[in-house]
Amino acid sequence: MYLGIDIGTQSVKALLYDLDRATVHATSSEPLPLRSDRDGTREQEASWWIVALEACVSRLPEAGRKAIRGVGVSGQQHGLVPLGSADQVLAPVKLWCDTTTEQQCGEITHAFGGRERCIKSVGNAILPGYTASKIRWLKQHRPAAYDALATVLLPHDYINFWLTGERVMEYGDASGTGLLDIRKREWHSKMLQAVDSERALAEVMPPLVGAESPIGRLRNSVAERLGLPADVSVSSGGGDNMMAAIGTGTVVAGRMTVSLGTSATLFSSAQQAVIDSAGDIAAFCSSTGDWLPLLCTMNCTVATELTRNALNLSLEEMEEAVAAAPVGAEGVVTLPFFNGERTPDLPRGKGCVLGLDDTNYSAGNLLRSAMESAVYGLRSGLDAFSRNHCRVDSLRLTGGGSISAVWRQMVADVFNLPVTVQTCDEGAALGAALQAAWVDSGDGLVDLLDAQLSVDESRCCLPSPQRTVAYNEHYDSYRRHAEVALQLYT
Ligand SMILES: Nc1ncnc2c1ncn2[C@@H]1O[C@H](COP(=O)(O)OP(=O)(O)O)[C@@H](O)[C@H]1O
Ligand SMILES: O=C(CO)[C@@H](O)[C@H](O)COP(=O)(O)O
Repeated sequence: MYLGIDIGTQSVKALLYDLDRATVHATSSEPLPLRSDRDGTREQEASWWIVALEACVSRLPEAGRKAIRGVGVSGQQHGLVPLGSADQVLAPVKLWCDTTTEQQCGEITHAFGGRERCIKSVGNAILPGYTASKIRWLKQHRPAAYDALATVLLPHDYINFWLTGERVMEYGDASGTGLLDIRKREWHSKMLQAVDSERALAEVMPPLVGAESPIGRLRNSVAERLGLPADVSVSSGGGDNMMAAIGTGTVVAGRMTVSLGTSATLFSSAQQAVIDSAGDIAAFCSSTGDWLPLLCTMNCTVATELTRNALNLSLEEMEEAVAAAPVGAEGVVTLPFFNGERTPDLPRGKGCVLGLDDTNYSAGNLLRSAMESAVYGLRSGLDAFSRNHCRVDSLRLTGGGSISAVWRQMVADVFNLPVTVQTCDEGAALGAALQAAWVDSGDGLVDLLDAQLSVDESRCCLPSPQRTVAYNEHYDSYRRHAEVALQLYT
């Protein structure tokens, strides 16, 4: 048995995986609160994750817990967990979806010599989502915490630290800091200097580790609290997208995954770094020794959930209403920039609903346009991937949104590609468990995943030629409407 833990944005999930039976033995989840402000603040307390994690694990069957041989941790990327020398978390965690650091991004980019230079040297532009600007923000806004800062950790690294006592960062998640030279897989000293020229930041960056070996073993006190055997090994884990790549089998070039979670992501596997000179695709490393070019939009289930909650509908009612509304939502267009946006780079963006008149103003169209907007937001990524020579002939779907049949078909139709869905929707938690199994077993990763992952044929979708033609038009219309938001919120 292997335990996968996923620290998502909206919830913590635990998944018990039975390797001998190639099946998920049990899952549990616990919702997480989010501290939001109109200025773009999006924060969580690291302690909330631990409370939720303990609640999740305690709900897994005891016999299964006792049989665990390894643990892997997945986590929302980029959040800054500032750790002090006495192991204390020094401040609330600014998350990947926090957009308050636009000014710091500008300052760092300027100090480094401009956006193009950042992309060329480090692989990525410095964007508010990434960790680099959050470190500079900490210095300017929470100076006492910054002075006491001993180690920079990311959300999943912090859980690894809590589990094992080890302060390390693995390459995949580290590449999302904006501070890693993603080709050489080492901290970029000039970028660290651009973040703070007055402090030797290399001293607070943890040692970097690869995914092939465990980072340590469970501390006895933690094993006892979680009801797990002593001496269980913990793999490096990784960012949730890196772990979802494992959980959906996107570990071989040519494969591509779409994740519909709080954010929407589109990512592929590559054997060399993919650096997009336009900066649309993030040049991340994978958590399996390769690279993981990725496009991320910040508002996926954010848009559907806000609309659904405003209309006071259940998930089932939303599904029915969207299925009943026509393709293109009768001209209603949602620009889903409710939390600001990364793609396009619009940190001060706001959500807009356009195209309404007295014939189309209905719950179904509002919900359908919110769902469509998440898919349109990723569609531009396909062009960016082909510009960067990443070919794709089908998509693997994961994340909470992939539970919706109408959303799955929409992805196939908008992308004009077949969509494959795994039996398990929790790609990130599953990937974390399978990474732990891979490290423990010593088997080849691709063979292990081929033997373990199973497709749910009943939920796979083929694109419909008629709908694809219709969506091409609606996608063009969406892009024209999005231009307006660029003018309004830049
Ligand atoms: N049947 C469904 N239809 C649409 N959205 C769904 C469905 N089931 C779950 N979701 C949405 O998926 C989201 C959670 O997705 P998840 O991938 O777990 O997010 P995260 O990892 O960012 O916390 C929730 O907002 C939830 O409403
Ligand atoms: O910032 C990114 C990727 O760069 C996000 O994908 C986060 O990693 C959050 O993921 P979810 O909570 O939406 O799964």
